[in-house]
Amino acid sequence: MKVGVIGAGSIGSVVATRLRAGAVPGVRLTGVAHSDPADPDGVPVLPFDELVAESELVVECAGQQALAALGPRVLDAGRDLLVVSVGALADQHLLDTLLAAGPGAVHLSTGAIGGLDLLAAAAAMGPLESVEIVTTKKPAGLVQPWMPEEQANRLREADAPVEVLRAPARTVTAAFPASANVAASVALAVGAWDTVEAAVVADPGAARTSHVITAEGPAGTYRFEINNHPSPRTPTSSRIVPYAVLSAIGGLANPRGVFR
Ligand SMILES: NC(=O)C1=CN([C@@H]2O[C@H](COP(=O)(O)OP(=O)(O)OC[C@H]3O[C@@H](n4cnc5c(N)ncnc54)[C@H](O)[C@@H]3O)[C@@H](O)[C@H]2O)C=CC1
Ligand SMILES: O=C([O-])CC(=O)C(=O)O
Repeated sequence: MKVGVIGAGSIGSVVATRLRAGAVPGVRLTGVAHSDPADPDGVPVLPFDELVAESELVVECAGQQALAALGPRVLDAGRDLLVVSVGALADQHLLDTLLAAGPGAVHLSTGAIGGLDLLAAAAAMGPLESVEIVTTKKPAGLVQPWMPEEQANRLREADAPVEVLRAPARTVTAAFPASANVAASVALAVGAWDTVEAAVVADPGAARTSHVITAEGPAGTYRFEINNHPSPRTPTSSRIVPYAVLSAIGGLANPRGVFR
């Protein structure tokens, strides 16, 4: 399978480098579409249209805005799309556009978290009564352009954990586009945006990024605690994310390879 990557930051550069090294059987890297002038670790750079033309699967690792701008074009060209910036799908208009686009198909990366399969199964049995995801990260990466200066400074100077926002998943993922895509992943897994409450906590002492997901419903009660090392390059992203992407690519390229 020929795979192209959009974005060569902390996630895309690892995905591209590993694919180029042959880490996923049956996959060949076509290149990366990259908006930075810097050389993305020596992987071949292609203009977006060429990347799409050369690839069977295009992997978005470039952020929510890039997904909104480029995702429909990938699908309309008949290429499949693997989405990392899942939070963009909180925008119902974009979700509808992607669903209507094609003939390419959309796949979602599990990104920084897990347990989504079990949550989806639990939701299928009957509506969940409550679902919560609490994300805790170092404060620096959580400062956002929409924050009043006073709030941004309070965050930068925090010497103890601060809950920055608690709201429905749709609101939180839009407010923290590089930090709370996971809230959207949970909402999409359980198929109920309004049931999922998300919180973002800034903790100056957080050596790892944590995501604690809890859910309750007719199937049972669930709690997943994830403590990820942050990426040294882009600390808002967990280091595991490119490997979740590679795992998803492996599954798509080798649908009969479940035992390997
Ligand atoms: N689903 C999940 O669990 C997670 C999702 N993410 C998403 O992944 C995105 C990327 O994360 P990182 O690689 O850590 O960010 P990063 O900032 O290190 O890299 C993003 C790269 O994309 C490039 N880019 C932006 N717009 C582009 C465009 N239109 N065309 C080509 N390249 C473009 C930028 O120049 C940059 O090099 C985040 O913004 C976030 O939305 C990140 C972490 C977890
Ligand atoms: O990488 C993480 O831990 C989560 C993240 O940035 C996101 O969901 O956008």
